[in-house]
Amino acid sequence: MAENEHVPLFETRQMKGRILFRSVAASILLGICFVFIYRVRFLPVGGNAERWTWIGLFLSELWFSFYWLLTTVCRWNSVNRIPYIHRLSQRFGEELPGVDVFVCTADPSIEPPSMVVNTVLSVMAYDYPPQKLSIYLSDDGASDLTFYAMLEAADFSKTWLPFCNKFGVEPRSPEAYFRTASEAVHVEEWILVKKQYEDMKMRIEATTKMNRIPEHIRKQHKGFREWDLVSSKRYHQTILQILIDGRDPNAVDFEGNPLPTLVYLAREKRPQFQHHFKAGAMNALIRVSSRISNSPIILNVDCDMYSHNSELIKYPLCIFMDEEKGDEVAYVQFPQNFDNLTKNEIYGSSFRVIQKLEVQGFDANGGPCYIGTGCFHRREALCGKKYDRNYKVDWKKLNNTKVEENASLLEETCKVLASCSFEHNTAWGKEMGLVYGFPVEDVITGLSVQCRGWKSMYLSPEREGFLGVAPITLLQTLVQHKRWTEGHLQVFLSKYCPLLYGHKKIPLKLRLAYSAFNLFAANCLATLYYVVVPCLCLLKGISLFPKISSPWVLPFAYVAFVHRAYSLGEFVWCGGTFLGWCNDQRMWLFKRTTSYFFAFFETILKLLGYSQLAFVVTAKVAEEDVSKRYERELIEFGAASPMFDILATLAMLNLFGSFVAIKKVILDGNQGSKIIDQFGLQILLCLVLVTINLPVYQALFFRKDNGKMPTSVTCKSIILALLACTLAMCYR
Ligand SMILES: O=c1ccn([C@@H]2O[C@H](COP(=O)(O)OP(=O)(O)O[C@H]3O[C@H](CO)[C@@H](O)[C@H](O)[C@H]3O)[C@@H](O)[C@H]2O)c(=O)[nH]1
Ligand SMILES: [Mn+2]
Repeated sequence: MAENEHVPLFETRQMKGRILFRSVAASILLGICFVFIYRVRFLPVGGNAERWTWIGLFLSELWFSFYWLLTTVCRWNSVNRIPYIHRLSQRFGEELPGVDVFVCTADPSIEPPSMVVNTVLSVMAYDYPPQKLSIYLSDDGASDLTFYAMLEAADFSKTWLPFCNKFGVEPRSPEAYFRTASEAVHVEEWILVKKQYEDMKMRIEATTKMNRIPEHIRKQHKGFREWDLVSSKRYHQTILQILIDGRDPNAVDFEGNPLPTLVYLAREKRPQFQHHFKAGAMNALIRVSSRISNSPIILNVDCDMYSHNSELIKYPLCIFMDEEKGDEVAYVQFPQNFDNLTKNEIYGSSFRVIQKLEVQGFDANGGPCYIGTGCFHRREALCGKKYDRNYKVDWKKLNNTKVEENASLLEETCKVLASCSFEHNTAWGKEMGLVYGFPVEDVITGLSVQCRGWKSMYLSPEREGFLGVAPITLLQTLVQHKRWTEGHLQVFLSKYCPLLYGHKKIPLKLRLAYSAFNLFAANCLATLYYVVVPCLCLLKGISLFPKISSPWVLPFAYVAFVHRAYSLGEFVWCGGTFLGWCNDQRMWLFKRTTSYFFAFFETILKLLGYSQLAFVVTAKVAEEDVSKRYERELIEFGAASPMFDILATLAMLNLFGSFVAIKKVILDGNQGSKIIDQFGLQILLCLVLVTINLPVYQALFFRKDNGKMPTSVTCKSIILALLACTLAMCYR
């Protein structure tokens, strides 16, 4: 045992492939330098249009290069962390700290209670001493449908938990388990539990469909009476119900084992008080849980992210409880993985490369950002404590906090903690808890925790920790990315700008890493320029790139080709398919020209005081035909949206550009080869864009299903693109 104490609980390893990464990056940098030399040396002297379009293109290239350099510097060093959970068990046995799990939900119509129940059951069933586990559900929808579903979950857990333990069930979300697992050895028990689960699901779905709880059910639990006072989800008192009190000796499953504590909370809402969306919900949970279980470790998950790995809690504990390096760590972040992705990830939602290669760079520079779900926090750090070198946790001592009040008394005393006015004139939302005022409460909170001196770490075990639901329509995806990039940009332009706020608090490289993420949206301008201007210049006969026969074409070709080829290599190395990479490239373009563009403008409007903070919750369900198209990997355009106007117009513009160019090449006879020489790269750029946009043309002109582009979008885009072309050709 004595020698064991010096064995670390986790190890840090350099990432593989660093030499390749660095050499490729260095060669690209050289290529970029040649591109810049070309741009400066061949700056057109005559012709206003020539000169200014050239300068504009140069500025775009400068921006791209700057952004690329930023991301490359942040990835220069990357590390992997490897936890050793058997060492944890050897050293601490059952003397493990309490863990509070927070699950957030906001709206039963787009986050169905049956899904929430699965997430809750999956975290209740962690392979962890149940006396040390407490689950809290925050319901910002204040819905009795969700409350009812939780009652059902509490009941079903008595069967589900022993079943999981007995047969080592994995994953422990019943829905996911019964969907994927084939009948186990103990067929009878398996069928019985499955039936019980399906009955429960049916009951929950029936009430959801009816949108009300029948009287006979309402009579079964005192909690329903609270809803007599609820006038709407924006106007109601705090509802707090301890559904399972882990301290109660009668709270046991059907085999007599203790159950984890389970709490339902809908914090008070009044229209005159800001509720701060998810950040507000999390802060209410932090306070309420501090009275009930007060565990030193907090895990937070979104309601759609079920636990996919029953051993998971022990992984971050290896980091927190490591004698040498553990005490400085404030949070341990797991990646966001999804279980509803199609083979070729049509909306590029897997974040493969980011999660398998890029965040590791963050980690090496001081710690990953907090991404809102799948994150284990040290309660003290989240609640505002500053790190200092003498900080040392005695985990054994921490285990001994006991509350005496009975459950109903506890419910009453806790309610005030979740009331609207509680935070008035306190540091909550500023130095305590999650930070308010941004649509990305997670990132800003992580940053401020790190600026208080803490580190964070990233764990990405072989078996994924959590699986969630990725948006299944294009519009939902674009709107989600708009919220994220808008939030990031707002952070960058606020007093929390990592470059300034983090000065002397966190390493420069970490500030740069944050800036790279914060500046996502700023990519929109350069991208739009690159998509629109070369095409218009082609129509007008302005050449913007070197001739094909000139040696200057080489650096352009090299940078473009190697950069993309390396990206493809990484994507495939991370487990993606070639088509998946192509889809990812398309989404790269779509997001930059729409989500980022809107995010950029809305941020400016907000700075000027014209726009308010909002949080558009992503839908986790869709109509059947939409789901079917998603499974067939058909992009869903079927809605009128300004985002689609932009996408369609850009697609049409490049189609016209390519068409005119090809016509010229073919019809102009012996001039043809000259045109190709002069405009080769520009034509190629247009053709690449046309290829990327093929599904857009299909949706505009050929599709018949409901996912096709609305006719209004088709008309608008043709008119706008024609107008732009005519203007370009006539403008002198
Ligand atoms: O007023 C609100 C709004 C949202 N939520 C919850 O917040 C979570 C995330 O919302 P979702 O619409 O699923 O957003 P995503 O874009 O999927 O979320 C990502 O981005 C968010 C920040 O923009 C983070 O909070 C999330 O953890 C992260 O997964 C969900 O559980 C919601 O129930 C609330 O509790 N209250
Ligand atoms: Mn989500």
